[in-house]
Amino acid sequence: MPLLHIAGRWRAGRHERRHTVFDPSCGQPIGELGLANGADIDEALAAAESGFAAWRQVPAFKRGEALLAAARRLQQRGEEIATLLTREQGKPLAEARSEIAGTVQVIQWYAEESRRSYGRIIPPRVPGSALQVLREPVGPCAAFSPWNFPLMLSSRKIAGALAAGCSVVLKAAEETPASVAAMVDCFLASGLPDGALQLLYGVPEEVSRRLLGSPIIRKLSFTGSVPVGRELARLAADQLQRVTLELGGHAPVLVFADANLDAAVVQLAGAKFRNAGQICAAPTRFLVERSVHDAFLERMAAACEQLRLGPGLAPGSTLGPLASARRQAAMQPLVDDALANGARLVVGGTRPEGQGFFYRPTLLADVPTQARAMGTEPFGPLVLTRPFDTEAEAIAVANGTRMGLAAYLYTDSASRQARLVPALRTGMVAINHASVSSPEAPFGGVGDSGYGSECGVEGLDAYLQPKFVHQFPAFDGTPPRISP
Ligand SMILES: NC(=O)c1ccc[n+]([C@@H]2O[C@H](COP(=O)([O-])OP(=O)(O)OC[C@H]3O[C@@H](n4cnc5c(N)ncnc54)[C@H](O)[C@@H]3O)[C@@H](O)[C@H]2O)c1
Ligand SMILES: O=S(=O)(O)c1ccc(CO)cc1
Repeated sequence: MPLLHIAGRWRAGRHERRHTVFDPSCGQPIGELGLANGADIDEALAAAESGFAAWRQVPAFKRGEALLAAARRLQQRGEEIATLLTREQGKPLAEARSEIAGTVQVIQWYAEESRRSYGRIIPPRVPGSALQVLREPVGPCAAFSPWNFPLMLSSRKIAGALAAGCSVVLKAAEETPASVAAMVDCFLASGLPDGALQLLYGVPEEVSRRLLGSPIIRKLSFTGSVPVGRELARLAADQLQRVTLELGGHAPVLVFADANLDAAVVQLAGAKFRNAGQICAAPTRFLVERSVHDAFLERMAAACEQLRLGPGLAPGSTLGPLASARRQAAMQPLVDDALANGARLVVGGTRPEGQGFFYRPTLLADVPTQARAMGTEPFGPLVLTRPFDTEAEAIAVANGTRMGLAAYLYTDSASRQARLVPALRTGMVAINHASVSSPEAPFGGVGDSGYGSECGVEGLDAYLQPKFVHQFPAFDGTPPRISP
């Protein structure tokens, strides 16, 4: 199946270069992807312009219905698409199913919220006049999504833009093309006009330069690495495109002695090893009150030992491979550097023999703050722990990176919860719980984690532009007095 969708038609890209797609569980090629060339990208831009003109005219209620139909289709095709996702991304099949279930909920939420994107009426200063605020779609959007949660993260952008009445050109990750194409097909089959949604794969820097260099694009949404985010923000500045950037994190976890340690470790191990640790909001720096640090290590080591490393499609695998040889190769230097800096290896620390991009679940204790892994997002199955003695010390370490996406706090003390939430420099905080993602709530960070939010009303607002209308029913010749 050709995997680009441009101007209402599926077709192959015409670039002279092609991209090889790998199965991460064996490291073998599973397909060749035709990439978009300059002319393909220009066609996508022109189609997005005409698609926007058509889609913005569709009433919000109808747009919501189309999105709900897309969500139903995705649900119906769940098993087929989950298998595609596991084959090209590597995650265990159960996790692929759960990504689809979460994606369906995101689309449903945007579909429902699109019906509630009301404007407002402001009481006027001049009797007889009206102050209205309308909310209009910002225009054609360029969206760039990564390979770790290709469906979930693409859906946040597609559904947000479409719900608001915008058209979208999505450049999804070349590493995971088939699952996203199948999801895009679910949207297209649900009554979108031609041009409302395009899907491109290409040479990433060529696609971003061409899309963001065009005055047609009015909004950029990107999820991925910090350096690429910075580069895209620079490109967007030239055309003054609005920007949402979700650039990952390095989440601190603060575990206090008064927390339920057993429950905390079960939740945190689940969150850490989900998708082999390749999640921007994954708990990463585990700061544990000294009196319970050893007990925490013992429980976390047991949780690591219970994981079954294996191909995502093999029954019983609970930890799949990393998504690429590049990600696998990034693990050992981080582990070796932590050990060279004085960290203690408790579990794992190596890749297994054999094919595939696997890395063992790894638990490193007493990791000094100067270790590279404590500042660079590991994006892999590494648990890094350190004991702390005081709340102030825990906060200082937690806030010690330039990233600020999520933080996790385990304590039963209400007064400590109240003190620590404002002290943590992150866009999201979970308390006695290991998830910060919900379709109804804004997902986003501060500092090098980027800016703007996806999901929640904030996620829809990102695709809407307020228009103020100051209306006098008739002009009677008297200049209105607005100022007091
Ligand atoms: N926030 C997230 O969810 C998320 C997702 C994936 C990766 N990351 C971060 O990125 C790091 C590196 O990942 P990687 O090894 O895949 O690195 P990478 O930066 O080489 O590639 C990441 C993705 O970005 C895209 N990309 C690269 N250059 C681009 C450009 N100029 N324009 C548009 N898209 C571009 C690629 O297509 C690829 O899918 C990870 O360690 C992690 O920190 C974050
Ligand atoms: O599946 S989710 O938990 O919603 C999720 C949110 C964000 C990211 C970014 O890496 C991945 C998964």
